[in-house]
Amino acid sequence: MALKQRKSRLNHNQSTSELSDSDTSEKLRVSSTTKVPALLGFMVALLVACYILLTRRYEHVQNRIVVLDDDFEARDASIFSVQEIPGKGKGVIAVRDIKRGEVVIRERPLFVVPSEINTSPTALLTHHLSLLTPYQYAQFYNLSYVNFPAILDPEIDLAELALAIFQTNAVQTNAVSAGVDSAGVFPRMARLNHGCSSAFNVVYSWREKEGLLVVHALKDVRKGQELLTTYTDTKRTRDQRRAHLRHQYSFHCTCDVCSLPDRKSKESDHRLMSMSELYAQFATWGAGVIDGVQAIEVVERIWELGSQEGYLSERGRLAADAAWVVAAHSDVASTKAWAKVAEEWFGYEVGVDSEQVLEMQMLQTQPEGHPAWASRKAMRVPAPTLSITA
Ligand SMILES: C[S@@+](CC[C@H](N)C(=O)[O-])C[C@H]1O[C@@H](n2cnc3c(N)ncnc32)[C@H](O)[C@@H]1O
Repeated sequence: MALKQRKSRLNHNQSTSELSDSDTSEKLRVSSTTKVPALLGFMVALLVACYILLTRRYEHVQNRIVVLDDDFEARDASIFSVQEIPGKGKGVIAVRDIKRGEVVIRERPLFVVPSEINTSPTALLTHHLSLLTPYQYAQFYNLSYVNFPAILDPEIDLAELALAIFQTNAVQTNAVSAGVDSAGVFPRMARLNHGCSSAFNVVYSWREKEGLLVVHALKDVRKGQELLTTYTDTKRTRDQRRAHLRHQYSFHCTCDVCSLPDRKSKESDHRLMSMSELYAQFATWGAGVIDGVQAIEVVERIWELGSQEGYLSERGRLAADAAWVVAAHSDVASTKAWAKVAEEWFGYEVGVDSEQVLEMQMLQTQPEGHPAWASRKAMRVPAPTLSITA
């Protein structure tokens, strides 16, 4: 368990300033009576210091002792444990029930690199690894990897091994504002295995301002269930998903959705493909191919298919995009209503303390403040129906 630094409870200045200058005997008396609690306090502080010393992890880095920031890690144990999962290597199992929207992991990257580079990837990784503490270095090299060239030896070819580990475990850390693609390695979240469509129950988001990756539960999770995230857009057929996962991550997906009997699997494929096509259709509102009313009808259909499939991800973004459309058509009531839906679903997926939730709250207060406000012909556009708000 991690302890926060506590202030010493001994306050010598205070005890002496309370003494009267004129009465030496009183001074001595008070001074002798404060000795016992002072000594006791000192011993308590000493014990606390010893406890901190013994329970926190330390490392010698360039002759300095560094306390590792393990507060986040200490919290992990109350939520999940990393275990061997047959056929998957390690994985993450809930040790208690987890509620939808709960934070599961908060984690800083070992390092972040731009997705497009001019130098050799192995040289770049070697450089970043050289900046890590020995503990972080070991965390990195303990991660699993696939697609390591068979002719090489992982004990010797450490730079190639680093590349394989990076490609197996890195996640996107794109700074939306900077418009630069980047990826980082997060050794705790890297133990999350993959599930498709309705099978994944946690989602991660990168917070550029905080330099933090946050993983939220997208659904209620029961104690003993495996926490699964998604490595790719799974709104495609089982064959397409499996081919991609085999190529990129070297495994044959047998998640709950991929294991459906053929007829059910085809129905699921059909829903996922339809969702994907509808997303593409929704995007055509931008070019004026469909109008605002049609765009909102498309959103409603995506939502309905998501409910049938159990695919609940991306709903905050979808409702926020719907709010964009209705704001562009200057519909105050609809803008507020879609922003409210977006606030709720962003809250589950990226957190109630996220920028996205704050934006949606502001939009409900002042719809006219939306950047797209009145950029299209004014018209009444449908607010979300009961199937979305219920
Ligand atoms: C980011 S790691 C996940 C944690 C990894 N299982 C471990 O032991 O550290 C990605 C690798 O885990 C394995 N994996 C992830 N999801 C899986 C799944 N659904 N079924 C089988 N293997 C999976 C694959 O080997 C994949 O390349």
